[in-house]
Amino acid sequence: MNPSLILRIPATTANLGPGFDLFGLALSLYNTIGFDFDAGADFRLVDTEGRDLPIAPEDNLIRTAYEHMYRKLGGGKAPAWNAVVDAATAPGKGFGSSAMAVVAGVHLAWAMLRSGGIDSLVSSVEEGFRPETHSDEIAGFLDLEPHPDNVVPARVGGWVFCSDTRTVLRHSLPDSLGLAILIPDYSISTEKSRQSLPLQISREDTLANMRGCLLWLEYIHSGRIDLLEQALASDRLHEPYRTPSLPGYQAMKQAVLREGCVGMTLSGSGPGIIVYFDRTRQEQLESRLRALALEHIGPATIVHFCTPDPDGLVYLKAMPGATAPLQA
Ligand SMILES: Nc1ncnc2c1ncn2[C@@H]1O[C@H](COP(=O)(O)OP(=O)(O)OP(=O)(O)O)[C@@H](O)[C@H]1O
Ligand SMILES: N[C@@H](CCO)C(=O)O
Repeated sequence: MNPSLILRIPATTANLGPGFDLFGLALSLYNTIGFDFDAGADFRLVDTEGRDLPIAPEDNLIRTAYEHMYRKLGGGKAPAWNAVVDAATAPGKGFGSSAMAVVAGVHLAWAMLRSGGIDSLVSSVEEGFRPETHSDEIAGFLDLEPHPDNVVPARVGGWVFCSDTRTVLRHSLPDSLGLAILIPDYSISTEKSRQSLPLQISREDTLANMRGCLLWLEYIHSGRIDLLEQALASDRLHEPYRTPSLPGYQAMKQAVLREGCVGMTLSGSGPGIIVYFDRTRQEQLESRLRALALEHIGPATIVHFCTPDPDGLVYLKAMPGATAPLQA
């Protein structure tokens, strides 16, 4: 495959404790998607070795998002492509693989129609180009993934609270924050996981999450780590329902807190996990967190240290060297 248009989109972590369906963070862990519009293309998805991805054609969310946006913008029948995907993680791990697919498909359709076709789009973009985000793109994302906490950070980078298609609060996190992600060797479908959540919650639980959200924001502005610590421990909307069935989650959380980390949250709908700590301690924590993850979450768990991604969607001129997806 010889892709003419290449997008780099960060993996994301959503919820961040109390910000269920509201907050998300882009991570320095990247998906790269190269589109090839050659004659005969039929929306095939392959990895960097040319092997078909284990995604059924009806689950090809890049295509669904692309055709949806093309139609929505009045473009008629969308030209077919094949895509090579260098995925950050396997789907269903909680690091925004569906958001990546939605952002790639919606943005591609939007940008092609804005530019007057794929050829003019390709000739107009430079390596590293970061296109401005428009509210109609965000509306397109939300048509397919009704909560913005993965899709919007994947598109714009950074820590994001998207209130509606025109209101996106985007912040950088204090440099002192260290992050580690843990990827268990099994997957969870977000759709199924959401079915376990109650539709109504008490006033007490609502207040706990509201407090947590405000503490998160104040941490971002002040850098006070004690506020982040309280925020990360405050969720009552989703983690209490999702985590009891996850092997080793509670034991891992206790162990992480005993090591002096700031907190640990479920990443999106899981089973991925994110650990927050003081970055000056990273070297000291690396082997310890790996050992704890293997002991509590499972021997095949991947542990990856990362930072917030500040860029969101970026155009590349060549596929970077292939990297194996982080999957156990
Ligand atoms: N490379 C891809 N190409 C096309 N569709 C994809 C791709 N990766 C993921 N998807 C779609 O996303 C679905 C997985 O979405 P799901 O929300 O369950 O997992 P996730 O996005 O990894 O988790 P979370 O939303 O908690 O971060 C897949 O079933 C598939 O439909
Ligand atoms: N906020 C979403 C993120 C996963 O897409 C959830 O927790 O279900």
